Amino acid sequence: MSLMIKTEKLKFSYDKKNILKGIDLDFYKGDFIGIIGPNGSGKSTLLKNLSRSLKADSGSVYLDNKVLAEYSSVKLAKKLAVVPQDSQVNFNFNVYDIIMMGRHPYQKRWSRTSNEDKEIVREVMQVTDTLKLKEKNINALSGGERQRVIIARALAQKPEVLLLDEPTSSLDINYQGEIYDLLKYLNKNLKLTIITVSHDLNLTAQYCEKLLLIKDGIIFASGSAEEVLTKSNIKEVYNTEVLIKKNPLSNRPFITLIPAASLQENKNNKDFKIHIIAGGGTTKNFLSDLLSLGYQITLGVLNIGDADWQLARELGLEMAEADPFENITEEEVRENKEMISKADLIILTNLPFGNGNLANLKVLEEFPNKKKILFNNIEIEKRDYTKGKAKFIWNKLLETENIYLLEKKENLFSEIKRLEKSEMGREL
Ligand SMILES: Nc1ncnc2c1ncn2[C@@H]1O[C@H](COP(=O)(O)OP(=O)(O)OP(=O)(O)O)[C@@H](O)[C@H]1O
Repeated sequence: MSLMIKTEKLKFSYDKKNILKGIDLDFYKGDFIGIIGPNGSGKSTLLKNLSRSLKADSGSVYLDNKVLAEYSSVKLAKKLAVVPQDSQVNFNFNVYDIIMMGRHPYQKRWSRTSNEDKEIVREVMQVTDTLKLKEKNINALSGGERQRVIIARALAQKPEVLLLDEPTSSLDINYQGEIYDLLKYLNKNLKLTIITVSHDLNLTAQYCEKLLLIKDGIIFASGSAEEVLTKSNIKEVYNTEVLIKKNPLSNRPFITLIPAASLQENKNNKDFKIHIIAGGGTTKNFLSDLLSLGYQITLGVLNIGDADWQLARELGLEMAEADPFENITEEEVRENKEMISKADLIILTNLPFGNGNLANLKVLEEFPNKKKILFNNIEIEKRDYTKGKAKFIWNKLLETENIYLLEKKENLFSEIKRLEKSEMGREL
């Protein structure tokens, strides 16, 4: 692959404030790059240095192996087009005229538009699905339509590189996907090199082939979405905790913000401790919400690698662990009991029981005085793989005190709140 844009020790400052502090990057022909980073980290400034709308203090920028400064304006416009952040058009032009402006670098002064210009404008209107808007006034378009027109104008320059600064920032989710689908099409089919600045980590992860994470004017990380969007990179650059899962459609990382209230260090806002006995992903619908409500949560015994174990680990929760696919050992049961003894409430999800994890059910018999919520929306018979042993223990448990059967998962939070109130009331 050959280089399209290269920078060496690129530095830039506004007045005396250093913004870009020595950027070395290589973008190759056909790349689809997403530049990400927090507010003020220097993304737009970098993009403007790459498009020559700002001039670096020191260092170099090369475009297709030639120093950027050596391009004439016309040659540069034929090579590289920009979709700026604020694509407002102040005049009352119609869509066709706006897109035709992209042909300026190819037109001699005072010359009429050529047939080639018209043909190219028609082509780019087709690709960007703006033909039907041809006669419309640019200011009468929706945000998504206007953005397609601005992209069409950039494409009419017949560039090899397209630079876009937050192309979807003011668009709703439907238009966001539409614009990125268009960029993907242009990248794959027209072999356009695309460099886009975005705040949307998930959109960028899903569409861009490479990411560049900027922090304080330096490249903090670069590479594939998996390489760049790690929990620790995000923690360090954005100072925030996230959950990272795989997007099942794209197989790329998908990031969910963990609300500050749910972070381990903020969790002491409630004194109420809950111990959860789970497995097989039975906590996925409620665990992070419960955490964000401020409860102190422990779990056990979970097999390492189990879906609930993974989630609990990502959330930084304390838990009793067993080896993957192994039976729970006595030592692990003891650890589990220690946690339970500190808890104000036990939740038993609707996990299936086999001989390997039956100890997770049995342990409840030892805590008759603790309140227990038992998920009951899947009958015990349907998740008993112990030839009836689990059902036997379950039925015995139901005869004891302090059991609260949960028939509908939606009622979990109100049930917890109710029990919390009565428990706290008792302590007062
Ligand atoms: N014209 C300007 N004059 C002075 N300072 C500026 C100018 N433009 C940007 N800055 C400052 O330079 C820094 C980097 O800005 P830049 O717009 O490149 O960041 P960004 O990563 O694109 O931010 P955002 O995500 O908020 O758009 C910021 O501190 C900003 O305030």
